[in-house]
Amino acid sequence: MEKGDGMNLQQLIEVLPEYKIINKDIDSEITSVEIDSREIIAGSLFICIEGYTVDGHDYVETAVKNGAVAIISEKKLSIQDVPIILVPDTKRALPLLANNFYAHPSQRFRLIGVTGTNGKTSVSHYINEILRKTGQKTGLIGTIEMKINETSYPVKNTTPDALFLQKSFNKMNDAGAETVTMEVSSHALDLGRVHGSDFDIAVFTNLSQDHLDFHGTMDNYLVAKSLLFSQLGNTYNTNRPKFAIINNDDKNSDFLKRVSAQPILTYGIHTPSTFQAYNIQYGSTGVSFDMQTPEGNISINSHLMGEFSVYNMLAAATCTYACGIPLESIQRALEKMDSVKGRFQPIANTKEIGVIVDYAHTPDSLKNVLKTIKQFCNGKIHVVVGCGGDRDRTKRPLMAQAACELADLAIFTSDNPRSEDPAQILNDMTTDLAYSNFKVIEDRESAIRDAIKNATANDIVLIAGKGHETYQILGNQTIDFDDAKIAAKYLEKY
Ligand SMILES: CC(=O)N[C@H]1[C@@H](OP(=O)(O)OP(=O)(O)OC[C@H]2O[C@@H](n3ccc(=O)[nH]c3=O)[C@H](O)[C@@H]2O)O[C@H](CO)[C@@H](O)[C@@H]1O[C@H](C)C(=O)N[C@@H](C)C(=O)N[C@H](CCC(=O)O)C(=O)O
Ligand SMILES: Nc1ncnc2c1ncn2[C@@H]1O[C@H](COP(=O)(O)OP(=O)(O)OP(=O)(O)O)[C@@H](O)[C@H]1O
Ligand SMILES: N[C@H](CCC[C@H](N)C(=O)O)C(=O)O
Ligand SMILES: [Mg+2]
Repeated sequence: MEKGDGMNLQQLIEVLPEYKIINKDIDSEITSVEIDSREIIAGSLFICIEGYTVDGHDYVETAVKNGAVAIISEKKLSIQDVPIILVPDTKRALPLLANNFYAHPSQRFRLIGVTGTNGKTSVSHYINEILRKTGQKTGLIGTIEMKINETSYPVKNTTPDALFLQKSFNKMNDAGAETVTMEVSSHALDLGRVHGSDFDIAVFTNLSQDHLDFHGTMDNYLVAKSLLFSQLGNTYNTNRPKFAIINNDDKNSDFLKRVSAQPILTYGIHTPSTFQAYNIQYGSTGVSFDMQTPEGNISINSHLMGEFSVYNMLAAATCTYACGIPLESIQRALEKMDSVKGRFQPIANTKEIGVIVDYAHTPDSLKNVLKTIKQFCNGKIHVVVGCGGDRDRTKRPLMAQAACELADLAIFTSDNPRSEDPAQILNDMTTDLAYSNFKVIEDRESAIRDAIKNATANDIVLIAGKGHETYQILGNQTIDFDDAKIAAKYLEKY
């Protein structure tokens, strides 16, 4: 059988450091490894995962009914028809088993991981785009999509669980991928979703407040991010060169350098770095700058906007240089680079106003985007923004403050309220706000309509927080919602 098509159970579980077999002998052939009872096929191995919502151990009977021939469990189970392999921790067993089943797919291509609070999606798309333009076969995994060469696949998470990840790597192998670039979220690092993935290059964008609901403190958040660097090159001893690529202007850069045992390349604007930008000119249609590199200087004339885009281009240039791409190819690709969907995305219209859809959903990214707009806006700045429910509550007042400080008028509205009361989220944003240049319109479509209706010539309307998302999560309901389409609708109307 081909890798990923099947494996003997005994051989499959050999990678587990500790297990106990209950019920029967384990001489069966495993056709697939699954963590979801609904995905089971005849011959599957079902791994029970205790989740945040439900416990996979409760689905063992369904799994067996659906064809599972063996179970990996961390709890005693009453079922007797199939072998049960009892392990201390199924979440730690999962990446080991998935890796073994798919024959360690990430050893067969260069794997690049991009982490940081903001810019992961942008930087990983730029890296992938530069590599594609040199003719490489590539894979890409992140917030918007998974891509194998030019084919796009939907994703649920920025960084998927270990099973989906290894399965995807296997598919990328089959498509001949030479380099795979992926976003690595702090959740994924903390939860071990990337255990067993053989990273060759780790890229750090920046660290600012987000996800304190999950990590508790900024120190914990930094430690989670740093795992990508401490694990870099430790998984398997492949011969590919390893690099840690670090933003020298971020105050956590020294810590990340200490954490990494691999060679380091740096980038920055304000601090001497391996790749450094200077002579930066910010225009209303793009940014241009000179980039100092170990092999001389290159000039970049880009239609991407703002200082944050300079950082993202520096990160992508440093990373692709580490992959051996010639500087001229990097320069050519950066000059042609379009913005990623929902990242500083202009909405074309015949009015004299500018409308921009952006994914800023942290205090820092909102500040950066508004500062960028301020550099070229000759009229008033209107911002429509909300905060996600079931996410870091402490970022809410900070986002509201950034909006009022840097825009002329802020309209606070709903993002994805999820299980929370939208009015309460808006309350968290505005209760202690020491500004009056804002209004609250809970319904997002009405908020966008209001902003566009009231904008006059030379004004800019920034619609922030949801970027590429084509849905809105209200309670248990997910409705169609696309900021770009709604904006276009009202630009047509008014
Ligand atoms: C909080 C969190 O991380 N949740 C993730 C988790 O879901 P969960 O723990 O609720 O899973 P669950 O529904 O309880 O299911 C437990 C187990 O039972 C199984 N099950 C369930 C039902 C059934 O009928 N049969 C069955 O076997 C499930 O397949 C699973 O194995 O496991 C799921 C599968 O891997 C993830 O999709 C899900 O991410 C959710 C969607 C999520 O929103 N996560 C966010 C917090 C997140 O991880 N975000 C980061 C990006 C952050 C950033 O911007 O940097 C990310 O990487 O996406
Ligand atoms: N280098 C950067 N520094 C600060 N802000 C940035 C940077 N790059 C992008 N941004 C802002 O952050 C938003 C999100 O960018 P992007 O999607 O690239 O980040 P991300 O890290 O992938 O986010 P997520 O954690 O949600 O996946 C952009 O829309 C922009 O407003
Ligand atoms: N990856 C981020 C995305 C936030 C996007 C924003 N629209 C929201 O829903 O809060 C998160 O899960 O926190
Ligand atoms: Mg992302």
